[in-house]
Amino acid sequence: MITFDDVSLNYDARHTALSNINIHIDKGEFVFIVGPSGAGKSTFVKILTHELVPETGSVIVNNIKINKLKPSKVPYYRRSLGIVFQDFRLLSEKTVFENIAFVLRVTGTKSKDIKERVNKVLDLVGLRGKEKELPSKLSGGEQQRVAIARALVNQPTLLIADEPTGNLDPKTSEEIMKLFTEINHMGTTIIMVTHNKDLVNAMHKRVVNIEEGHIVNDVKKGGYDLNV
Ligand SMILES: Nc1ncnc2c1ncn2[C@@H]1O[C@H](COP(=O)(O)OP(=O)(O)OP(=O)(O)O)[C@@H](O)[C@H]1O
Repeated sequence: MITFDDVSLNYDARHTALSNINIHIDKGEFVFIVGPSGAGKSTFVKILTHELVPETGSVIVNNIKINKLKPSKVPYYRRSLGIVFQDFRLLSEKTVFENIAFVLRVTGTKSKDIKERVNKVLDLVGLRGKEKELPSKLSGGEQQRVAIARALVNQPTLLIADEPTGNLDPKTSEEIMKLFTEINHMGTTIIMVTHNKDLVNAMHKRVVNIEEGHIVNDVKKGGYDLNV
């Protein structure tokens, strides 16, 4: 599903963010990306979301060579991904329902289909009954669930999460991880960047450790620290 072949990216002459990255991720995998601050994790994610395009190497996602994507195809490619951020990024003046429906409205989906699909993801994230609320009336964990529902409403095959539990307490973080596990079991590939050692150690999933722009470890059922 994802192949990085000898990918390097420099922000400028002094900042090499990623060097010669080679990695393959299969459909249905759950992969944690860990490493110290400034290691290159967000850069890795931004390449996947096509916010950044590497100077060298090739990146293939769902059979599309995204480092050669035509600008006109970028919005279409992005809509094939689900993306979740640390700071939720909900539209504060729109209800829960409208936040989730937004992308479907933009792409001209029929009202009846929107209702069906939004309700389905609200059920999945456990937020039925909250659809008329504004995000400010929800807890952090609930806001992140709305963001996850929004990411899933287009039925992406790949969900990318950059520090999704960074603003949440430990119990809420665990609940979000249960939801991710459920989503993964439904077939969605998940790539999650995190500094949360306890969550990574509890999950026993693939752990890719990036340091100073290099993959220094990649373990199938790994833990947060090297060689665990
Ligand atoms: N816009 C930018 N311009 C120049 N250098 C940048 C830019 N963004 C990131 N960098 C540098 O690239 C390297 C990798 O940054 P990146 O944000 O990918 O790290 P990270 O592993 O996600 O860190 P964190 O865990 O703190 O979020 C760092 O040395 C950083 O200072």
